[in-house]
Amino acid sequence: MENKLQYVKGNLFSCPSTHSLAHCISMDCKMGAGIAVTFKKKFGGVEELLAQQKQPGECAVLKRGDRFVYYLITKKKYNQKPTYETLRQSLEAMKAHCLENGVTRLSIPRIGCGLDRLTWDKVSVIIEDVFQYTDVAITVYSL
Ligand SMILES: NC(=O)c1ccc[n+]([C@H]2O[C@H](COP(=O)([O-])OP(=O)(O)OC[C@H]3O[C@@H](n4cnc5c(N)ncnc54)[C@H](O)[C@@H]3O)[C@@H](O)[C@H]2O)c1
Repeated sequence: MENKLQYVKGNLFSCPSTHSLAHCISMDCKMGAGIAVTFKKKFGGVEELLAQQKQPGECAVLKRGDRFVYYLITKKKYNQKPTYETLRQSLEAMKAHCLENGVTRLSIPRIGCGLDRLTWDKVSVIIEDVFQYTDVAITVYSL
């Protein structure tokens, strides 16, 4: 399989401003802990996200300048944990949006692998699988 993922050590928010971004949140869009706090501070839009009424396994999105900011909805409430299956479904939803909107550059943290306790070995395989045969180049930032 072609390797879709490139790795960079550093802050996700230092990525080029042309890259779209993605991270995981809960359906309630609380974003009270982890990297989600910085997304909330930088991009706002909580009302706009809630209005999209996305379920676990779907993906909410904001447009900010030339980039999209994706909110992978992987669970109902902030204090729950996601499953690999809902993460995969949310990634599929994001892929569909990327393809429809010509997104070819995406930067992400190690999604699901901090507070949400999934393991990167498994998550990275899912991302590569979902995005194989697409032109979306994905850069993974880790601190
Ligand atoms: N599990 C909870 O109890 C809880 C509660 C509230 C909020 N959250 C938040 O956490 C959930 C998402 O969990 P997650 O594991 O996907 O995310 P996360 O734990 O916030 O971060 C994922 C990974 O990114 C790393 N990271 C953090 N900041 C940066 C940065 N600036 N640049 C690069 N990497 C960074 C972090 O160390 C971790 O390995 C969402 O629900 C979100 O709202 C969790």
